Amino acid sequence: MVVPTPAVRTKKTRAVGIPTIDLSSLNRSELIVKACEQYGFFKVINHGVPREIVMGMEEEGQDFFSRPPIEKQKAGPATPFGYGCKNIGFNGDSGELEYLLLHTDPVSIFERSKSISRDPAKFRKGHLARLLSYAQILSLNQNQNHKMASCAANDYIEAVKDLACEILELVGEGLWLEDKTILSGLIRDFQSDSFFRLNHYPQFKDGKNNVWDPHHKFQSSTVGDSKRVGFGEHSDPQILTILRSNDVGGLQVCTNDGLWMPVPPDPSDFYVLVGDALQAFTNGRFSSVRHRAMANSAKPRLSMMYFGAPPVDSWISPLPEMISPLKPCLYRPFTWGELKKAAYSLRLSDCRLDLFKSTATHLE
Ligand SMILES: C=C1C[C@]23C[C@@]1(O)CC[C@H]2[C@@]12CC[C@H](O)[C@@](C)(C(=O)O1)[C@H]2[C@@H]3C(=O)O
Ligand SMILES: O=C(O)CCC(=O)C(=O)O
Ligand SMILES: [Fe+2]
Repeated sequence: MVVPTPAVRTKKTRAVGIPTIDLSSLNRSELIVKACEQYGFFKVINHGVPREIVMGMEEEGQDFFSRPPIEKQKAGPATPFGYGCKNIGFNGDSGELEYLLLHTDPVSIFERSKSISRDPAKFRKGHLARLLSYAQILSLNQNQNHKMASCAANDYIEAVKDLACEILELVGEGLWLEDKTILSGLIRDFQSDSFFRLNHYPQFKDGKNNVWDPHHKFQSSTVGDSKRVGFGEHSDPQILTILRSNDVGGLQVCTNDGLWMPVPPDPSDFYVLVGDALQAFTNGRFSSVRHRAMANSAKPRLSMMYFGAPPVDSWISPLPEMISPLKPCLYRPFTWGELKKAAYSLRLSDCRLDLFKSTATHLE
């Protein structure tokens, strides 16, 4: 069942409901495919992710960002992983935010938690993690390693990874793929190159320490008059993004007709975004959604994103079921490593997937 959310209307936006998919409904796979085709974006309800896991992660995030800059900087700079403030990527993009960008590999989370959390064991939480030393963890085999390195961040990552996999399997079903687990298998892979990100958009105050004045004009990080861009327009390069925020708005997605649609915040549910890799796998039947986050709120926004990606060396090319004489193959085969390299060598708003079009001149 698609549950329509109330329509929203602001200047330069269109009144449309965000597609909302009840994951317990019978026709969910068809609805997911439809939402991916129409918007590349939807909300999921009845997702089964326990509230305690989400709140545990939110508390850790809030605790980290409430610390003095000098302490937060110990977890930085973001090159690309770690703590970053205002600078996004390596090519001059910036926004009105601070963030933590992490690789989801449990050993990497273990290492990072030492500089992120006042109580690394709590950040890592999990039962075994509190009992074993790092040396013991490294001496465990892959399976044991995965189990023990469970933590606030790991618990959250595991839960949203499962959600992403469930959604990708429903996509497989809805697209009538021969192997319904082909996409989920890539992000379940032990070597998956998935990322986890916490973004913190501080409460907006002007120079006089007043909350945001909508009539004030800004010199930088603005869109039109007096709109502060927290995180500029882009698509996510990965397969699928699972986004959750606190109760503060700011996220906007771009509709097919180029209008920005504000996304109402919903702390109990998740938003799902189609990424560039999924656009390529579906031969353009799904389009990665362009989105941005505005930072105009009188309250700080905290968002958490899981970016599900394949292993670096795994190949991305349109799935055979997506190609026909009427729908010729749009992209040449490339690895996730190549797409990631292209993303990091370009600006945030660039359409990096264009480099991999069958007709594009190959870059050496
Ligand atoms: C400007 C950039 C930041 C980014 C890498 C890039 O060169 C272009 C893509 C950006 C993005 C957007 C989605 C995710 O937030 C992210 C982690 C990713 O994989 O691609 C960021 C990159 C980043 O912030 O490092
Ligand atoms: O913080 C948000 O709401 C969106 C951020 C985002 O799109 C990203 O980090 O890729
Ligand atoms: Fe994004």
